[in-house]
Amino acid sequence: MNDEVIAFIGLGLIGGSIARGIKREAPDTKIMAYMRTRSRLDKAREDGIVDVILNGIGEELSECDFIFLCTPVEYNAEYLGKILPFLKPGAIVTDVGSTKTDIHEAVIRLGMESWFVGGHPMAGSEKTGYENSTDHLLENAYYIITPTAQTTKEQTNRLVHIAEMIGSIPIVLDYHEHDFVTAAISHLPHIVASSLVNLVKDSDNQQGLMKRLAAGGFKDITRIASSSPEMWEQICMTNHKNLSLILERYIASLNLILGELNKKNGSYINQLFETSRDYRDSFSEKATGPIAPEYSFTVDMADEVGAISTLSVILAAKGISIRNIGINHNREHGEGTLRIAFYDKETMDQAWKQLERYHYELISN
Ligand SMILES: NC(=O)c1ccc[n+]([C@@H]2O[C@H](COP(=O)([O-])OP(=O)(O)OC[C@H]3O[C@@H](n4cnc5c(N)ncnc54)[C@H](O)[C@@H]3O)[C@@H](O)[C@H]2O)c1
Ligand SMILES: O=C(O)C(=O)C[C@]1(C(=O)O)C=C[C@@H](O)C=C1
Repeated sequence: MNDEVIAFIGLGLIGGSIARGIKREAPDTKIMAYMRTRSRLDKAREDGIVDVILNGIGEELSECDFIFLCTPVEYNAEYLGKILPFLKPGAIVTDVGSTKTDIHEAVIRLGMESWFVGGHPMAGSEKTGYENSTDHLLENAYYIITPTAQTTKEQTNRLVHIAEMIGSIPIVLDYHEHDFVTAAISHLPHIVASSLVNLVKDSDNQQGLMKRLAAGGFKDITRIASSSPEMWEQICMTNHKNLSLILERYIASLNLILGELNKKNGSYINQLFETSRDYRDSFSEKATGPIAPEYSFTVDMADEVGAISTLSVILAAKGISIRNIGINHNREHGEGTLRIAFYDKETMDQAWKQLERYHYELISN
């Protein structure tokens, strides 16, 4: 891996995080990158993540063993034809796009099935850009791999290897199935979050009372409404059939709830919450990123300046090293939560005892 050459077309949140993960594990990998914003590429080179800045699509790509397309999904599909003339024999073209059928169809149209292995890491954030990328964003998250009809086992394994190297959990899926599943668990939730935020915007009074009083419940369910409009327009447009189907089902379920609410059917509403609670509680938190949970716990703490550094100092004073620390955006347990991971159980137990002494509220994962 160390002597491989990898190019990134788009080096934002996801491309940047993959590049960082690769550099951490295989520092001698030569990384080339191209994207719209040149200043961020300069920063990535300063950080030692990018070795070669590309000014466009050209000859330099013929050195590459892997090309990662990491721009919004429609642009990724457009880049296929542009990079094709420069591919060296044996090179693999992959992408990280949130929809897969559209790019797979472009791959088929261009006769690129023997070059392409689709990819989609199931982690991310509402934040965009290289400046928000980290080497652990995709750790412990599923990395969906969608081979073409001509992808060889060896090609799939090469992408599996990279996914594992950056700490993700690879899973191979058919690309049609991928798009149906993600319509329900990712694309519809983004529509719901944004439409809910807009509903509040349009229903609020002149003083913005709703905006002012919105608390954990509203903020938890709408964090993703702050995501990139450009990216999400392209995701919705390239998965519109699945999304439309699942949105219709969702509207029907809302209409059913509305009907039962108007009938004052309390037991129906009770059942609604009971069913959802039981199902939601059964979800595994084991593969949600951003940090490995095996030896980790969550700390419920006030969202105050310096809170993380105080906690780090308390642990450092006992010689406890932290493997990883990440803000938990779900905020299910209060104002702000932190997930802290350790290298082994013993260190985790020590940290738990130490933080208990300082009266932190701790939640096991
Ligand atoms: N954000 C997430 O949560 C998430 C998670 C998994 C996969 N994805 C997928 O990853 C891809 C990138 O998303 P991101 O979150 O990293 O977005 P981002 O905005 O952080 O990064 C996009 C990058 O592409 C570059 N770019 C955009 N248009 C370009 C163009 N026409 N030519 C060259 N460069 C261009 C931007 O400069 C930036 O570097 C998308 O396809 C998205 O569907 C996103
Ligand atoms: O955590 C978030 O902000 C995300 O939206 C990440 C998320 C999702 O879970 O829907 C978004 C798009 C991706 O394709 C994969 C993951």
